[in-house]
Amino acid sequence: MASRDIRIILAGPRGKMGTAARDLIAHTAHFSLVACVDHKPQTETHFSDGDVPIFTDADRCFSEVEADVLIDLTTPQAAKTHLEIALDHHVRPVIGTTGFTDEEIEQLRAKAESKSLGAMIVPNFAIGAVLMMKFSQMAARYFDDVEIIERHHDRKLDAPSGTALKTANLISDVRGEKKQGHQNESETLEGARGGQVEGMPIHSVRLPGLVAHQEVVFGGSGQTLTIRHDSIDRGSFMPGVKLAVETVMATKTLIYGLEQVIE
Ligand SMILES: NC(=O)C1=CN([C@@H]2O[C@H](COP(=O)(O)OP(=O)(O)OC[C@H]3O[C@@H](n4cnc5c(N)ncnc54)[C@H](OP(=O)(O)O)[C@@H]3O)[C@@H](O)[C@H]2O)C=CC1
Ligand SMILES: O=C(O)C1=N[C@H](C(=O)O)C[C@H](O)C1
Repeated sequence: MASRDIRIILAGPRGKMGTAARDLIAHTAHFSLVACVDHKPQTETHFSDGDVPIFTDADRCFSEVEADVLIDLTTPQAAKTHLEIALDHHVRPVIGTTGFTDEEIEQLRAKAESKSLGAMIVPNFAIGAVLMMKFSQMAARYFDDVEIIERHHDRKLDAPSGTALKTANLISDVRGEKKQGHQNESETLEGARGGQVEGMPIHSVRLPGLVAHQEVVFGGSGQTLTIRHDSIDRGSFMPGVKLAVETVMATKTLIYGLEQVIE
């Protein structure tokens, strides 16, 4: 291994994103996969990526293997554990797994900063999705009324998506809280108006056939504006994973979202 290589531990290597990330690492000259964390022991012989140890015990993995970066693409619960263990072992986490609360992100920021370690939580690695979020924040300066409709495959565990929450978060930074719709509106069917972030409804659709899609719909007097992004293939996320790994090596704080990095 050349000394310039970034040594990576990958958690969730068998998953849809984990499979694409293994391919990315294998095809990136300065990345080296040094170990995987997978909670299912019977999978240990499944990979053909070379001589990479696969650990079911994350603690043991980080104790035994020298690494620079953790890429986590698992489940919300597993990712929270892996992130803590990585920071304890001075390994910089790049977390693509979604399902973190704002409070959890702030706790992790404090922990990363106390160790002067870079960390990234990236709700969406697709550059187009990052632009969709940035454009939405820009549009929110001119339109107060907005609803977010996110659509994903039906294997997704968390709702709403991390992208929808991050989008709402970016919009509320410029818009503040606002109750939308009729002041006397009521739901005759619970959930019909979606979940609310600062008065902004988020609607989650789950269907087979979908990958990852989002529309941010703004309404104003006599007009609407729709900003839409579609990931139709998980390859869309990989340039952002690469950028996040490179970025986390050069920072000493937690960065939440690739929009902080892309100008
Ligand atoms: N930031 C971004 O741009 C993107 C983020 N995501 C997020 O990434 C995460 C993974 O998505 P996706 O690949 O579609 O999901 P998958 O279900 O395809 O993959 C998750 C993998 O993690 C494994 N896993 C579960 N628990 C553990 C554990 N404790 N340790 C190690 N591995 C574990 C699962 O194994 P098993 O199935 O056997 O339980 C599975 O192989 C989700 O949170 C999703 O929202 C997805 C796409 C883009
Ligand atoms: O689970 C997924 O597939 C995706 N999850 C992320 C999210 O929750 O926003 C990113 C992307 O939308 C795909």
